[in-house]
Amino acid sequence: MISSWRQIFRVTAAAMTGPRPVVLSGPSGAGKSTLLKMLMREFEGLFGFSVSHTTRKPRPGEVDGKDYHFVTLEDMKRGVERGDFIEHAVFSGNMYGTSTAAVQAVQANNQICILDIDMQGVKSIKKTRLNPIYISIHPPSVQILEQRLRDRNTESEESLQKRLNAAIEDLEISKEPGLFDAVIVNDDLEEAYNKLKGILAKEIKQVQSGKNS
Ligand SMILES: Nc1ncnc2c1ncn2[C@@H]1O[C@H](COP(=O)(O)OP(=O)(O)OP(=O)(O)O)[C@@H](O)[C@H]1O
Ligand SMILES: Nc1nc2c(ncn2[C@@H]2O[C@H](COP(=O)(O)O)[C@@H](O)[C@H]2O)c(=O)[nH]1
Repeated sequence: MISSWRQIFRVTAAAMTGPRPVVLSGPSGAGKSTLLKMLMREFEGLFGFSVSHTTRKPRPGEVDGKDYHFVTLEDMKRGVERGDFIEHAVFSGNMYGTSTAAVQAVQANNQICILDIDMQGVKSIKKTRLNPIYISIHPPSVQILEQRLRDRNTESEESLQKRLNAAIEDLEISKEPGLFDAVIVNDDLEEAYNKLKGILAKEIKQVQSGKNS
C-alpha cells in the first residue's frame, strides 16, 4: 500500500509541475472519444491518452493497450488490491480504472494527459492532487444521445438502457456548481471541437512553446 501512495504522489507531483491534465467526462455517447481523437490528430505529440483498464470486451477495431487495457475481472480486482489505480469504478456492469502507470507514462513525455472517465471517476479524481481541467461533454438532448448510441451499434439493448439511465443521472449531477470547469454541448461537432480547443488554448500554447525551445 505504501508504494502505491508513493506512486500516486509521484503522479500528482508531476501534474503540479508539468502541463495540467484534462478530464473529459459526460454521458456515454456524448462524443468524448470523438473529440479527444480530433485533438490528438491536430496536435500530434502534444496530448497523450491515459489508457484505462476495463473488464468490458473489446469492440471491433479497438486495440488492446491503445484504446484500453482489456483485462479479466480477476486481474482488475488484483490491480485494485495492489493499489495500481488512481481511481476505479463500475459502469454499466463493467469495471474501469485509471492506473498510476497510465498517467505516469503520459507525463513522462511532458504531454498533456487526457483522461476519459465517468462521473464516479471525476468524484474520485477530485480527492487527489492531480489538479486537472474538468470538462463535461453533453449531448444536445437525451433523445439525440440515444440515437447516437444506437447508430454507433456497439451496445446490446440492455447495455444501452443502462448507459441512458446513467446519462440522465450524470447530466443532473453535472449541474453541481464548481464540479466542472467547462461544459460543452456537442451538437455541431466542429463547433464543439473549437470550444474545446479554446478552453485548452493556454495549456496547448505552454506545451508548444516548451517543445520549440
Ligand atoms: N456532434 C456529433 N454529431 C453527430 N454524431 C456525433 C457527434 N459527436 C459524436 N458523434 C457520434 O456519436 C457516437 C458516440 O460518440 P463517442 O463514441 O465519441 O462518444 P463517447 O462519449 O466517447 O462514448 P463512450 O463514453 O461510450 O465511449 C459516435 O458514433 C460518434 O461518431
Ligand atoms: N471511472 C472511469 N471511467 C472510465 C474509465 N475509462 C472509461 N471510462 C468511462 O466508462 C464509460 C464507458 O466507456 P466505454 O468505452 O465502455 O463506452 C465512459 O463514460 C467512459 O468515460 C476509467 O478509467 N475510469
